[in-house]
Amino acid sequence: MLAATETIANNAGGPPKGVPAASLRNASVRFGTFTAIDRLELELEAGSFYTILGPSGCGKSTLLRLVSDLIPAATGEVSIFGKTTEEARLAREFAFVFQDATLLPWRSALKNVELPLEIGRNRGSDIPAGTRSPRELLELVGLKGREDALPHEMSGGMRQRVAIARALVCQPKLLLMDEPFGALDEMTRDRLNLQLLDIWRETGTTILFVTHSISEAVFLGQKVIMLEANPGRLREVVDIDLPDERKTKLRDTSQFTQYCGYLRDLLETC
Ligand SMILES: Nc1ncnc2c1ncn2[C@@H]1O[C@H](COP(=O)(O)OP(=O)(O)OP(=O)(O)O)[C@@H](O)[C@H]1O
Repeated sequence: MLAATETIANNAGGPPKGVPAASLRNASVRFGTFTAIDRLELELEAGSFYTILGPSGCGKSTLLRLVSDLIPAATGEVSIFGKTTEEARLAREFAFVFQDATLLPWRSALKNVELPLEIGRNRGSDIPAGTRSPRELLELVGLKGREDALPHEMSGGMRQRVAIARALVCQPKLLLMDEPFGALDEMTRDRLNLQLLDIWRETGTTILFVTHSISEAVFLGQKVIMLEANPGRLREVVDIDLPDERKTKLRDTSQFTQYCGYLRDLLETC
């Protein structure tokens, strides 16, 4: 294993250091008598990029659902920036991006990105508009000039970029991503990986990203969270000590391949 050394420095301008983005203490999730997640201890540093790997059914999606207040903890505590998951949800501290972009088919790219703001206004909740407008967010994800395109006029990768822009519109401090590029071809996925890293650096948001791809986990993550199955438990958090500025060529380096090899071996024992 490569020396797991210091964590790569956090972004300047990101959320304040000190308060963890997410803290799970002895957190378990049960579905009836089945334990999906067992006594998880995890602390996510604000501003960092975490990827999650683990065998099918080990609880990766369940972990995101737990953090995002979609399911309750059976034991223990979960806090997001010092708040309960419910408080954090109401304060829009986090946003979710799924494998399927789930855009409204009759609304343009811009109108889809504007949707969370509209819903907030209709409910009378006081959502601070982000420092970036929906138009600027579409530019950030590389879709300037495609504001009026309808979902069926866009490629899968473009639709997923709209979904990311929509997730960023309320300025979440934590972005939860459940295999967002899993359905895309390899070249598109690699390109979106680079774009996502740019977005992460620019926004300073904390990212928790589920993937089945070892190389994607290494390319994106400052730390890889490895879960094991039956029951879902934390196996290891692996520091990825690679240059902060990640370029496509990084995938060809021996350091990158060694991390992939280490994680592949670890995964086989999970
Ligand atoms: N609503 C539910 N009711 C009962 N069991 C559930 C429910 N949701 C998830 N599970 C179970 O919890 C376990 C973890 O599921 P989860 O979807 O989190 O795994 P995962 O690691 O994301 O899987 P994959 O990699 O295949 O997407 C699985 O055994 C699954 O069958």
